[in-house]
Amino acid sequence: MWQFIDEHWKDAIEILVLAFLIYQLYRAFRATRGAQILVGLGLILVVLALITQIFQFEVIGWLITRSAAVLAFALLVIFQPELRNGLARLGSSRFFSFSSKRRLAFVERLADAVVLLSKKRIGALFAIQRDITLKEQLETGVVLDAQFTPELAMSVFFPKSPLHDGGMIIADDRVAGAACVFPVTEKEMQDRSTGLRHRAAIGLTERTDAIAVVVSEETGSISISENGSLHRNLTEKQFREKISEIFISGPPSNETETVEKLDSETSVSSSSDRDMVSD
Ligand SMILES: Nc1ncnc2c1ncn2[C@@H]1O[C@H](COP(=O)(O)OP(=O)(O)OP(=O)(O)O)[C@@H](O)[C@H]1O
Repeated sequence: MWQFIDEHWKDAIEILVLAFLIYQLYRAFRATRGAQILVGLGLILVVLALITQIFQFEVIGWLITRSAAVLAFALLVIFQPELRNGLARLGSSRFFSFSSKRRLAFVERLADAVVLLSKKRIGALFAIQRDITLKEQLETGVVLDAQFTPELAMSVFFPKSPLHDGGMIIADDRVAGAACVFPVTEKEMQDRSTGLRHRAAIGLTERTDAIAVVVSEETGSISISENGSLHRNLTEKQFREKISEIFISGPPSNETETVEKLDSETSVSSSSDRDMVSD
């Protein structure tokens, strides 16, 4: 017994390390299209390896060993979007780099725009760029490079406007473009009634670190998508708290304090901040 433990304790640690790595890999990719492919490939390999061991198939065994390099290359190609996003997240450090005063003003204007759109039941989709560039999505729409104001948002999303279809991209608190097409999530949605606008918001935040905000045309409801999950049907207060949390404070110790601070500071400084944005 002790001899067995003495001989195999290293194997046990190796198995634990491998299991941990495989589980982390699965967790990282489980929500993606690639996960199904990975599980499929893994299953085929395990079954083939077992059969080869049992029946001592030399050719299949040889093929499995030789195809390892090809398989590794294939995995790189299959997971290229996920790897690219992962590396971009690792490599970037800039997060909403402008001053907190300017951020505060932007958040206030965004909240005003979204609440106004919601009250008027005008459907809208915003993507707020963070570290990962949304250049690719911007190329599908119309470049604007304008100061973000509630009035501009209303004009763009007004149903008869030429730019109302698609999403607005906001980068560095300015409107980079509108009528942009975002990738739609491939996740099976529990709620089958989730339409394309909401799916596009989820799809974009699955692939990038952007924040997406959706106003439903049907119900006027406000939702925020972050990291591929959707916080639906937020009240005005919840929405203001959530975006303040994301762009200003991080998870606040006292949420109401943050929102009150946002309200008072912005009302005092809004005109000067708006000038700063157009600098
Ligand atoms: N891939 C996409 N990228 C950006 N915008 C999109 C995309 N697909 C659809 N949209 C926008 O969503 C609108 C259609 O929304 P749809 O009714 O399917 O979604 P919804 O989530 O049910 O929203 P709503 O509650 O507003 O109806 C389109 O007119 C278009 O403006």
